[in-house]
Amino acid sequence: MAQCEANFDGLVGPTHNYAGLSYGNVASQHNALEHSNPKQAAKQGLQKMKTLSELGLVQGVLAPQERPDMVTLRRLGFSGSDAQVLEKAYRDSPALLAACCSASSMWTANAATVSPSADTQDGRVHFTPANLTNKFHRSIEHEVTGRILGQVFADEQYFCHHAALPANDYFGDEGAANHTRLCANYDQAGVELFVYGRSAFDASLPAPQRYPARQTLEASRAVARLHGLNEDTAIFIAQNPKVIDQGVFHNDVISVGNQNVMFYHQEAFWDTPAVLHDIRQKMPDTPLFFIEVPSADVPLMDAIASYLFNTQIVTLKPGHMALIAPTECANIASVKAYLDKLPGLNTPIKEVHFIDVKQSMRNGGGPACLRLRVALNEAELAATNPACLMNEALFARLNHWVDQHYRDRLSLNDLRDPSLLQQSRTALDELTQILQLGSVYPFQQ
Ligand SMILES: N=C(N)NCCC[C@H](NC(=O)CCC(=O)O)C(=O)O
Repeated sequence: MAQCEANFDGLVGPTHNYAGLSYGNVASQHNALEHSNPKQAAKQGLQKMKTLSELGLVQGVLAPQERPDMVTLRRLGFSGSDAQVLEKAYRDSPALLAACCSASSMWTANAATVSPSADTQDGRVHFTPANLTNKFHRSIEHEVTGRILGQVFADEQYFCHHAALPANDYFGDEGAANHTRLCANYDQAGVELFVYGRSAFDASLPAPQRYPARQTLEASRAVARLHGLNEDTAIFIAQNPKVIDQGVFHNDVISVGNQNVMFYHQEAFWDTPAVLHDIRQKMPDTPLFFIEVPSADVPLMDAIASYLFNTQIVTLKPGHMALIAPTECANIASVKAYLDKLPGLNTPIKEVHFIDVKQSMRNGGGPACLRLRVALNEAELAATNPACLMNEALFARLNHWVDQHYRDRLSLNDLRDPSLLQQSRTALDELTQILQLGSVYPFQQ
């Protein structure tokens, strides 16, 4: 295999819960305070990874974060033993404790932006962890994320790791959820699409009124600079602010691309004709398929509720792609009707597969949120930490690990339980050995 696009999925952490932390993410708000099932969530994620690896794709695993985040709780002034810190935080501010317990790092589309070596000036794969400044519970992820990515892609000959952008709203960065790449083949130079929700400095550019735009143009431009992309390789696209105000908090909730295919909703972008023109100009030799789903076929609200565009488009063989959709897409009539006809539309998408990631969906995380794409050539894949690549043995081992350490029911009240902290640390300590990550967590340092 000379080239591939690997998907690195986030393993759901032992504290997976529904805390309603994400204003602007309708599912997160809607399911706030429901009981969660971390064991089932982790198993659904593992099953998804197994399904993709059985389709012949390279599938990787990214470890979750240490939660509760005791370092942050102490930084915010809670002191004493771990048990006292948890109890005081719970009494003072249950919402703050919940934020420090979120398993939100499972959505690795937000872990980082990745530019493959074919696009970058120095010929290395570049990674910038996303600062995720817009949501407090997510803004505390990037440091450990950077450490984990550094352990998975360690060889400096092939991989270059940057620090997250300055942690300020001006440079709000949500990583690959607002970035996609079109190319003829994964190891050939492509075009990287950076989709932003607003500009920090230019008030004349479109911006939503109701819900926050998490990604700024300035952040996107900074990442493109850091990665050594040039004007032929990067395009900056304004998201349609109206869709953000309806609950499209990341671009990957309304559009997705793979190789020469872009699949998007009619209302996704501020100026769609300009976007398509720009892409065509930059890729004159590639036959492109722009699959625009009209509102008349799938109303915006159905697209958001089903996560039709949070699907993964994966290449199974040259010119033959599959769409990996959440089962919710089969339950909404307009979306099901569209997906029934999609394979017959004469595009490279020839198959649709449904997968069950309901535990994640209830927090607004579909199949595409759960994965970070890393296009790799043969040498780069060979340099990737092999212990993090999914196969039957790792699948069995991780399932067993989940059975041993995860609870099957968690409420917000349980988050202050010191034994949950202990269970979580024991689990993660073992996981770093399974995935050969070294000591990436604060409790290990
Ligand atoms: N679209 C992509 N790529 N990712 C989805 C991220 C969902 C995540 N939800 C949450 O963080 C909810 C947590 C809670 O409410 O408990 C978020 O809003 O950042």
